[in-house]
Amino acid sequence: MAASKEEALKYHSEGRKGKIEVIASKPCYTARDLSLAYTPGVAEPCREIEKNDDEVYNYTAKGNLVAVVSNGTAVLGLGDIGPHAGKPVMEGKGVLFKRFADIDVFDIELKTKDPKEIIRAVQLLEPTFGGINLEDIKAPECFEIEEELIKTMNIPVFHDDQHGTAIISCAALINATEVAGKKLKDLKIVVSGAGAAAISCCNHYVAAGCSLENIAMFDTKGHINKKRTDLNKYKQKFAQDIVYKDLADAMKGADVFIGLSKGNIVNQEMVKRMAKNPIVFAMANPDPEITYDEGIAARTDIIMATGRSDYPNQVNNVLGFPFIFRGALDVRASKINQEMKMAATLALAQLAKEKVPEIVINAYGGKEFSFGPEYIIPKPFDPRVLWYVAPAVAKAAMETGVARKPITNWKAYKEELQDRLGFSTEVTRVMVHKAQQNPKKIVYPEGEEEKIIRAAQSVYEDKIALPILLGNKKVIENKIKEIGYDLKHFEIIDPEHSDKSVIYSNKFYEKRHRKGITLHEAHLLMKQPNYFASMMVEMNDADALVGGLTYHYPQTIRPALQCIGVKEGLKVVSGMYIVIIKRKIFFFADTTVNIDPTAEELAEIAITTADAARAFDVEPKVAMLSFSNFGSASYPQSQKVAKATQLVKNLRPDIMIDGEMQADTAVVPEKLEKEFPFSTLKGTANVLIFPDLDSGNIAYKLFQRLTDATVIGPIINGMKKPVHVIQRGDTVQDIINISAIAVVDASK
Ligand SMILES: NC(=O)C1=CN([C@@H]2O[C@H](COP(=O)(O)OP(=O)(O)OC[C@H]3O[C@@H](n4cnc5c(N)ncnc54)[C@H](OP(=O)(O)O)[C@@H]3O)[C@@H](O)[C@H]2O)C=CC1
Ligand SMILES: CC(=O)C(=O)O
Ligand SMILES: [Mg+2]
Repeated sequence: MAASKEEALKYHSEGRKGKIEVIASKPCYTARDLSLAYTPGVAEPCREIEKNDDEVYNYTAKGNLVAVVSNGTAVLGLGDIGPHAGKPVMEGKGVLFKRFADIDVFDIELKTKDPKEIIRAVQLLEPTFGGINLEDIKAPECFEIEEELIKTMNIPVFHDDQHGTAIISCAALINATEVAGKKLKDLKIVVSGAGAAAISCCNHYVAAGCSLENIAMFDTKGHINKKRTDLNKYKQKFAQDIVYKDLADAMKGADVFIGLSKGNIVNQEMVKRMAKNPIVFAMANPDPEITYDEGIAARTDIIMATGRSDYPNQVNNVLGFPFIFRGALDVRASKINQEMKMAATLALAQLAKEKVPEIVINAYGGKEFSFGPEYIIPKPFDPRVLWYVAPAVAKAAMETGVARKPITNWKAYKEELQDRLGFSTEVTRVMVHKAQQNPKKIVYPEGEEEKIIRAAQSVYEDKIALPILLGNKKVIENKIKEIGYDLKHFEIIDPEHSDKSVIYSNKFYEKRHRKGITLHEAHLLMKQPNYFASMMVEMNDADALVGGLTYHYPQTIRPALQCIGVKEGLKVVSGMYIVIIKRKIFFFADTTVNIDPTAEELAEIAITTADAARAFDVEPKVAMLSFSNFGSASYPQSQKVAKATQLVKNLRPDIMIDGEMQADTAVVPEKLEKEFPFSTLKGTANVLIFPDLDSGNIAYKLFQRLTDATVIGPIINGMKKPVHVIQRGDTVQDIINISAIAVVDASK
């Protein structure tokens, strides 16, 4: 939803001013780091690059660094507000480059309106950057500037307002035309604006199949026609023989209105006079030529888009520049040519027709959408845009001979792109891949919950597991139908009326009759989905249980412990969190179950957590944490940790472990190496075992709340059969992730 003025100002001024900071990608904590980052070590890459210029891409950030360059002469639809006032927008573009495509940006605001000065300034920047994104420079100067830079520079130069807008709006136009049941070549198009965005969009529409002679373009002086003598060469191309009195006149019977000018210059009457199924793209920012609400109210058959994120169909270049540069940088393209732009257009248009995955629906408030008048273009938060558009651009660059570093393994490239959106996705992908190799039956006790149904659908679709939903059959079926899923994808069981209930309660009675349970109580308990689900797993009618969305933690774990119990040879189950920070993965335990474990229990927790890390393809390096370093403060608490460490060393010599040690000793290898060279733990620990629940629980929650770490869990280790607990507030994606983990656990 649109933010208030106060919120927007606070967002920009609060804390560190503005929206960006520069972060070092290599450590610089020790004297050794200093000698590598700076002199003398830094001289080595200098020498290599001096010998071979191309090595600059291997030893510096150039290959992933883009300059967003502006002089502030056409900032959004705010006009010529100058380089300072334009800086928030340029910083914003930097944020989007990073967020959507992991590209680093320096925003560069130039204090000049002279195209020659801009050209020279940008040319001189070539050694620093892998690409140049020109932004919010007004027409017609922007055309001359871009043309000259493309001609003289050896890295991609791309004026986003021209080509980004052209690519996105053309993709939307192709799809809107299909929805309207029309043909591109027949469209009568009226365009308000004859600047950077409008001229480039119209050129691109013509390249896609629209007819030049069907385009009526307007600037501040009115209709662009052959009678006018004030037109620059870019506008002249669109000069028509016919003369329209004004915009309203041209819009009579028009199929398409394209707004790339100024807010609030189109009224409902003008829209009412357009042809059947009119296409209206009012793209001026921040205020469109006509608001979405007004457009929709004027015509029921309208296909409407704006540049804004708070309405359906956001046609905004944010869907383009991050992904187009990603593809261009990854093949080290020397330019972004027409073929690459058209490839991006077609990839976007195609993506809008694909089924929208749960992860996207969830990011947009859980509302279903599919190809049609209200969804003609993918959403910016759809992660698939990255791996649809970037490879299409890279391929086109290779096919047209502008790629200097071709891609050979497209599958690996797609995975690399997916990883760019976060290491956490990489970790969960390992689990999903593993689960897909051997899908299992998962029972979800909270089968009436919409989030569970959505997660179950994804789990089924992605072949991770076969979902079983527990709950009232009618309620679940109605919800599934309401969402629009196929009932066949789900097995639904109502514990209140299941034939299995008697078998399960008898078995439960058998297990618990010496623990105070009567047969009658067992019957009653089996009507509860949590008990029923646990018995399903115990009796092998399901392979794993995933529950806890609406319960307190013990309400899920207690029935599981009573029905299934702890793994043979173990005394305790424990809770683990995966904490991913700065692309490093850590396993924290115990974070959720054992309040004050004994040394023996702590040893068990260390072993099960180390084994769980292996399931994620991570070789465990275990640190047994304490306030003491190897006997430096000998108290019962630290002695317990030292004893547990010794027990693990005896029981499992295959596990690299040491302790007791303080947390910084565990994660700063220089400290460990220098102060405790005898340690059997080498390098940075990745499995952190906390001495008690206080410390484990506090630590993960602080990471979750105070850092930008991704925290996944809890993951229950040590149960005889897989039971995994989700939490109130978990997203559909969280449930899918835990389901994949449960399947892998069931395959062990
Ligand atoms: N949704 C999106 O992704 C994008 C939207 N835009 C929007 O498009 C608009 C133009 O940007 P850009 O092309 O970069 O800027 P330019 O300054 O290059 O062009 C502005 C154009 O709009 C024309 N114009 C201004 N007011 C009117 C009016 N009342 N009636 C008709 N034409 C008018 C100008 O006419 P003249 O030539 O006579 O000066 C000029 O041709 C902005 O609102 C911007 O926010 C831009 C890029 C991307
Ligand atoms: C979106 C954009 O780049 C603009 O409105 O200028
Ligand atoms: Mg812009």
